[in-house]
Amino acid sequence: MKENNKMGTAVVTGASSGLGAVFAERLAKRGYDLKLVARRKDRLDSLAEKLESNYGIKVTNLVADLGLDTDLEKVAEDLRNDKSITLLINNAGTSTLTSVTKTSVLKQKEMVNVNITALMLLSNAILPQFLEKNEGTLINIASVLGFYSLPISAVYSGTKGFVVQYTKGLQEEVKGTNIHVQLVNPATTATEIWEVGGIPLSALEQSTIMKTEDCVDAILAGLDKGELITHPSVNDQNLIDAYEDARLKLMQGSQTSQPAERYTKN
Ligand SMILES: NC(=O)C1=CN([C@@H]2O[C@H](COP(=O)(O)OP(=O)(O)OC[C@H]3O[C@@H](n4cnc5c(N)ncnc54)[C@H](OP(=O)(O)O)[C@@H]3O)[C@@H](O)[C@H]2O)C=CC1
Ligand SMILES: CC(=O)[C@H](N)C(=O)O
Repeated sequence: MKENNKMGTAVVTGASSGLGAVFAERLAKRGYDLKLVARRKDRLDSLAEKLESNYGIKVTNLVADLGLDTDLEKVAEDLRNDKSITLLINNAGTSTLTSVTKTSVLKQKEMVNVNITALMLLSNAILPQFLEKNEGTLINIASVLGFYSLPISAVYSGTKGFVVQYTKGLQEEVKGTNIHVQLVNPATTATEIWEVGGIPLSALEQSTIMKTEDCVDAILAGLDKGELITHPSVNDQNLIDAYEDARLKLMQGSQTSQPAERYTKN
């Protein structure tokens, strides 16, 4: 095991499956020590054992339910006290894909707690030390459903919409520092979240499903390019630029102090 790892420690939430487990593997390969967060201890333990033995790095597991205030605070406290952290990937997420009236309040709150509150409070926990050191990387995993809603995704899309705007806000806050904040909007990827959400992957249009490894590698390639916003599956960069441009123009167009003419003229 390496002493004083130069890469520092990467924290990956939701590392027990899907994108998080692949992030953990790719970051171990890059030489980071790891802190892995999720509820399923057995999965984290076997991943940690494999990564320590394959890559000679140190892995610490934080078994926690990020939907519970007490567990979330324990993880946040751990992050606040660990000055070796150089990278945090807020990846943990959950989804229930049904209409709002058919989604229990418990499930709706779980989505808000894990997808919004945990991501926000763990960002809160890490940013002060990044600012103090004037370095660090924060990656927030949103979704294409952060800018699009389906009849079955009102709550999930709402939570991911938060991640999009919150992360853009953080990017504005850290402008001029050496802190990098990357917003990621994956589209359909072959992970367990679809089963969790009530839609098996087999029910989806197969040509739209990205391999988990491909998605993670694209995200890390985006990171290496210094991207602020990464859309792993969008081939046409013009679409991304046009969307960002329209968003800014709409904002500028709203700063008029006057009701729009269509509301004042008969
Ligand atoms: N797959 C896709 O099509 C897309 C996924 N995303 C986003 O990617 C991220 C990763 O999801 P993905 O890999 O796809 O799905 P997975 O279901 O495979 O992974 C989700 C991870 O989040 C963890 N998690 C869920 N709930 C909690 C909780 N209460 N406390 C702690 N950890 C929790 C799970 O661990 P455990 O159950 O052990 O706690 C698991 O490790 C999510 O934010 C998701 O919204 C975005 C767009 C598309
Ligand atoms: C709908 C989902 O659950 C998926 N994770 C997505 O963000 O597309």
